[in-house]
Amino acid sequence: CQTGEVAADPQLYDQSYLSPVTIGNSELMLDFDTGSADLWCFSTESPAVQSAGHGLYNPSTGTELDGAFWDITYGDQSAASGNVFADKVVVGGVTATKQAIEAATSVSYEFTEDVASDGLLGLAFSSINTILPQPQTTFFDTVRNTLAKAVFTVDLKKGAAGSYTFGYIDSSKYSGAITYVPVNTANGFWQFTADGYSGGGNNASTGRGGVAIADTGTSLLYLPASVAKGYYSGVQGASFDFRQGGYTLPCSATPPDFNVAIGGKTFTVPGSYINYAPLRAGSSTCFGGIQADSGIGFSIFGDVFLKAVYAIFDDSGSSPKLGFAAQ
Ligand SMILES: O=C(NNC1=NCCC1)c1ccc(Br)cc1
Repeated sequence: CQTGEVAADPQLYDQSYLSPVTIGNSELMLDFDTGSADLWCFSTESPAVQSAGHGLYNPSTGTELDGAFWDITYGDQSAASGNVFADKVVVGGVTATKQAIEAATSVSYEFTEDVASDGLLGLAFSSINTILPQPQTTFFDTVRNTLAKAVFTVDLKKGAAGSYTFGYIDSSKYSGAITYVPVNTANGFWQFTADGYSGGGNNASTGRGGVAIADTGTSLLYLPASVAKGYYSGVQGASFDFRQGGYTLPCSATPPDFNVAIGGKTFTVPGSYINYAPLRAGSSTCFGGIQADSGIGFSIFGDVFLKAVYAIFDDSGSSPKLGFAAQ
């Protein structure tokens, strides 16, 4: 029965978190993403102009999955594509002897520019894996029957290293009880329903919750437009800046805490997490950590929320469930 733990190292402004993964005989830094289901990495097959500065997977240690290819586009419109190999993957001591490795032969500029990241490790449901003609399993699905318990946990932190665990829940990582809610897997995401929100200008709690996904691959917290608008109405100097594509606020502001009710329990995102980052280095205007989820279809509980809680992604029962506890 395998269990393991791996660090989640924050990148600048906690834009993403990277974890070491051994693939074949190279160690790469991957962005663990509960919002997608492909494990891909830069490889010796990637064009040098795209892979410069990145760690590379050398498929010579693997077995090519003949005729298989993949092509993914993320919510932020970043994209990657390539071909497929089977190889050994080790994450925090948990070993998948034959994991589908998606070697990139083309990536969009967002990935080329992010030289700290060598690829992504998807932790959504394998139903949305993009490999054709036959989708393959995520790392978690590949190893889940060998885990002590079919769960993984997410403990992200603001500006500090957090961790992912596989196969067990670490009681030292949270306080109080874990609140579990059911997951709807129809869209392939860890999708749940939030009961309601309060804090900021909408302290008169907007009782209406809504459908949301838990997504470690998204940096911010995307909420119904009315909730985001209400929150910032209580923040001096905050406004919706259509040129920046979202709410901005003075970097000198300490916004109010924001509360989310899930499963009848309230979880608080400290206001400081919502003064996210300067628009550009040295700017005194910052981008808000809460933004409107307009046009997406549901809310996205990205890193701004996840770094305020301990999250349990549990597929050990008859149907998947999400657990949240105070950190
Ligand atoms: O792509 C998504 N999450 N992961 C990543 N984003 C950027 C790189 C990785 C994503 C998933 C579902 C929804 Br709804 C919106 C966004």
